[in-house]
Amino acid sequence: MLKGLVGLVTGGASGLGRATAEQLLKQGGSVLICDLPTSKGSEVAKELGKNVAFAPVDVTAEGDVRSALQTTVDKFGRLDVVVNCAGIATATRTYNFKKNQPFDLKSFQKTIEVNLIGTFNVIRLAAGLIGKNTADADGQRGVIINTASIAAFDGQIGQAAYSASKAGIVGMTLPIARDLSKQGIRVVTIAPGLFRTPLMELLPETAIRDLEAAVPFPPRLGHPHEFALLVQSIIQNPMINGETIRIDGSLRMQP
Ligand SMILES: NC(=O)C1=CN([C@@H]2O[C@H](COP(=O)(O)OP(=O)(O)OC[C@H]3O[C@@H](n4cnc5c(N)ncnc54)[C@H](O)[C@@H]3O)[C@@H](O)[C@H]2O)C=CC1
Ligand SMILES: C[C@]12CC(=O)[C@H]3[C@@H](CCC4=CC(=O)CC[C@@]43C)[C@@H]1CC[C@@H]2C(=O)C=O
Repeated sequence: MLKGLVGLVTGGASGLGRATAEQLLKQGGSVLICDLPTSKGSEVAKELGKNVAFAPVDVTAEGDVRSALQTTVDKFGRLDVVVNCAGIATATRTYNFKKNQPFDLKSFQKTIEVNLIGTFNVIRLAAGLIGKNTADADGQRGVIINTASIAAFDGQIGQAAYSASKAGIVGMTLPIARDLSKQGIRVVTIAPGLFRTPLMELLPETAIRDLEAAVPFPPRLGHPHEFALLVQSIIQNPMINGETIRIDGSLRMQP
C-alpha cells in the first residue's frame, strides 16, 4: 500500500506513465500527471478521479516544471515520488547512403533534449521539493524513478540518438543517487524492453509480432501494468538505489 503518497508522473497521459499513475492511485496515493499541453492529460486526469490532477508540462522547460511542482504543493501539500516517463522515439541511420544524407543534427539534439535533458531537468528541480519532506524512520525523504530502455545497452540500427539519450539516463543514475543520498532521496532507473503502448503502435502489427517472437519468455510485449508493478516495488523497497533494472523478458535486441 502506498496510502497517502504524492507522486508526479511525467508522460503520465499515455502508456507506461498512465499505467504508473493508475497503480499509484489504486494503492491509495495522489498523482500529478505532467504531460505536454497537446496530450490527453486533462481527460485522463478527469477519468482517473479526484486524487489526480493534470499539469501541462514540457519537461525541457524549467518554468513548466517549476509551476508543476508548485501545483503539487498547492493540491497535495508535498511530493514523495517522481516517475519520469516522458520520452520520444526516433529511428534514423547515422548516414543515409542512398540519399547521401547525414543524420540531421537538430533531430539528434531533440531526442537528447527531451529524453535525457528533460529527465535531468525534472530530477534537479523536484529534488529540492522532495528534500523538504520530513525523513521517515529509515532517513528516507523520497524516491525518483527514471525510464531508460534496453536500447541503452543493445541499441539497434537507427537508434544512435535514442540509445545515446537512454544510455545517458543509465549513466547519470548512480551519480545522482550519490548526490541526493545525504537527503535520503533514492534514484533508480527502469530499462524496459518492449511494452504495448501508443509509442509501440507506431509500428505495423506484423513488425510487432516479429518483435514478440524475439522475446525469450514471456514471448509477448509487456503490459504497461507490469512496468507499474516494478515502480511500486522500487518505491516499497528502500534498499534499491543507484541502479538500473531491466524489465524485458530476457530480450537482447538484435542489430
Ligand atoms: N513502450 C516501450 O516499449 C518502451 C518505452 N520506453 C520508454 O518509456 C517511456 C514511456 O514510453 P511509452 O509510454 O511507451 O510512450 P507514449 O508515447 O505512450 O508516452 C510518452 C508520453 O510522453 C509525453 N512526452 C513526450 N515529450 C514530452 C515532453 N517534452 N514533455 C512532457 N511530456 C512529453 C507524450 O506526450 C506521451 O504522453 C519513454 O521514455 C520511452 O522511451 C522504453 C523502452 C520501451
Ligand atoms: C524505441 C523502440 C524501438 C524503436 O526504435 C521503435 C519504437 C516504436 C516506434 C518506432 C517506429 C519506427 O518506425 C522505427 C522504430 C521505432 C522508433 C520502439 C518503442 C520502444 C522501443 C524501445 O525502446 C526498446 O527498447
